[in-house]
Amino acid sequence: MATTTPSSAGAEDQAGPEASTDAADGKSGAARERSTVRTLLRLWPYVRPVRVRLFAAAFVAIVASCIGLVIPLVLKWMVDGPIAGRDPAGVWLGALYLLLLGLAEALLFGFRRWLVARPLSHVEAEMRADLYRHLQRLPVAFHDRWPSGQLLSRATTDLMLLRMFLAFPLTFLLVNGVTIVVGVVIMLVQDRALGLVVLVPAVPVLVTCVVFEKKYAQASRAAQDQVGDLTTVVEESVLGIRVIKGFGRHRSQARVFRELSGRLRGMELRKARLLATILGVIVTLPEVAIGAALVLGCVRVADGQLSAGTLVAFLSTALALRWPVDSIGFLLAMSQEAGTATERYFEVMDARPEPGVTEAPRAQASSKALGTPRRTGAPAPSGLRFENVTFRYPDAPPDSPPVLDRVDLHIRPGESLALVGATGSGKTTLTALVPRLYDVTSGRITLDGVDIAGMPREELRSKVAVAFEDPTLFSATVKENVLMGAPQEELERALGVAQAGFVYGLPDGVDTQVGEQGLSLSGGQRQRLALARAVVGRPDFLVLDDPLSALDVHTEAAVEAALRRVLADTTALIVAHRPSTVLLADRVALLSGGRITAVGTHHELLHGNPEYAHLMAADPAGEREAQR
Ligand SMILES: Nc1ncnc2c1ncn2[C@@H]1O[C@H](COP(=O)(O)OP(=O)(O)OP(=O)(O)O)[C@@H](O)[C@H]1O
Repeated sequence: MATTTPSSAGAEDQAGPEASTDAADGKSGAARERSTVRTLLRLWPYVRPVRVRLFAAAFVAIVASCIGLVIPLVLKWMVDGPIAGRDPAGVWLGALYLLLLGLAEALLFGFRRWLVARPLSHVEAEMRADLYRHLQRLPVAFHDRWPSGQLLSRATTDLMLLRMFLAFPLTFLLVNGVTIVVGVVIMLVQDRALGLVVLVPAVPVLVTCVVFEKKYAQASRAAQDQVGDLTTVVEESVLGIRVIKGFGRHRSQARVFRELSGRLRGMELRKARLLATILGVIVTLPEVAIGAALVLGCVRVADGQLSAGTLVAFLSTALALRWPVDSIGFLLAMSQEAGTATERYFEVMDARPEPGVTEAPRAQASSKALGTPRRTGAPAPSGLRFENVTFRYPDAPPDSPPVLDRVDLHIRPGESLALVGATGSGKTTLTALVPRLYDVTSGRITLDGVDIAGMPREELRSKVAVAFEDPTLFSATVKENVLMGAPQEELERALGVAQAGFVYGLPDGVDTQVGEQGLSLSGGQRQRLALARAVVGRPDFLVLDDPLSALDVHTEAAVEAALRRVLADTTALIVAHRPSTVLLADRVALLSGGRITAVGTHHELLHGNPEYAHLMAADPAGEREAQR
């Protein structure tokens, strides 16, 4: 299956279990070269609808923060005025001013929080819905390549980081920036010399921030990718719990998990060390500068060059700026993580969806070119045709031999054709091309004369129904699993064809919830539900990948009898391993070495084609059949 994965796509020094070499990796490399700001700007389309509230919230926060800076000025007035003049009424008035200012500041910060809470959860929900929609439209080849944990972590952890960024660092980087500038101006106005002393650490702090940004970006990318890898391991361990327990592999599985979580822990520690370094610089240098300003200020007050009130105001302003300065480290770290989350989110969103859903105009043009108008009058039925079809998996090396090599095959309208071939000969691959789970590398496939490449996917998938070899069921009721959008009236007939009467004996009948992946049902039961799902929509074309492999001989005979009636007026392609399944079909095609090497009836091939006879003889029933 998946051969290369984008696991730990951006982790340079801490590659995941399968170091990535694919396109997504290259993409993340390019994305990393972009600045965090440019990456974050890609969020604008999502933020746009809530921009008014967001800007209003930022404005409110700036006002609140600047109110905080007025408090030192009131203190100066109190110290130099009522306190120096021993005027208790003035002191009380000053205290009242301070109380009102503090109250206004608190109320405004509360108002800001109220302004952003609802819109930001809306942004997160929109982004998550878009991601989910996009994932549904991405080709199967994309899902072959991407581990599910990487996608899950993008839909959960990364989006949560983005919401937190929009709620907090985005506003506060701006608010704190403005507060620092206003505060510095106030300090310079109070006393230029003291102001310059406090400003001295600005240069080393800025340089540290720039260095920190680069290093932290790499570490946060690696950590977030490792979370994705870890999620994949947890998910696989839960889904594969039967295999793990059955083979007693829990120790080795736990070892893999420990190794990965150890790596993640190492990366988180690296992030913590980087953060501690920047905090050390950001907190220590300004504190030393404030200390120096305090000493210098006291000397100047003693010399009579500065009033005590001015020194109090100056130091209160400097202390009021401590949080805006100290928090820069955290805010930058959170912004960096949000930048990485945005990058990871858009790596998926930038992947090209399947053409067809969104490219209806091209589809129409193409069907016109074929001279087979789709909507005005049905095309003459000519069945399912493979014309010179060559296929190589998208992630296969370009010089590798194709899985299917110039396949020509015609299934006439209403005919059933069994596809037989050795394991790994490409039968499943051939069936996957009909509903366009993969696109042909060259050649074309037509349904009633219309090239499926030019057919809108919705139309294609309403004509073609598939029952896969692996009968996946969703965590939903039996009814929902079978219908999947088809009319309710068809349910009973479909369950009848698939001989799935057992569902009526389940605790809630067709409304019984089947567990994740239908694990509460047996393999044969799941296979019958998957078959019912395939026939429920009365498709014109039916593709069945070994649909009866998990059934006992009696159930198989009953399903075959019912299927025969369905197949009588459907064009069907049936992958078959056993003579009993082959006998459902009118003709058989043998797939060998990527080509169709023989087509005929079961009996013709059994007697005229040694490879076919060998494949069928491997089965005792086939052997009997061959001897007859
Ligand atoms: N997603 C994929 N990416 C790359 N190669 C793949 C992929 N799926 C299958 N293959 C390869 O394509 C070849 C044909 O596989 P396919 O599943 O079509 O065989 P099959 O005839 O259906 O086998 P079986 O009878 O065992 O089901 C195999 O060599 C397989 O390794």
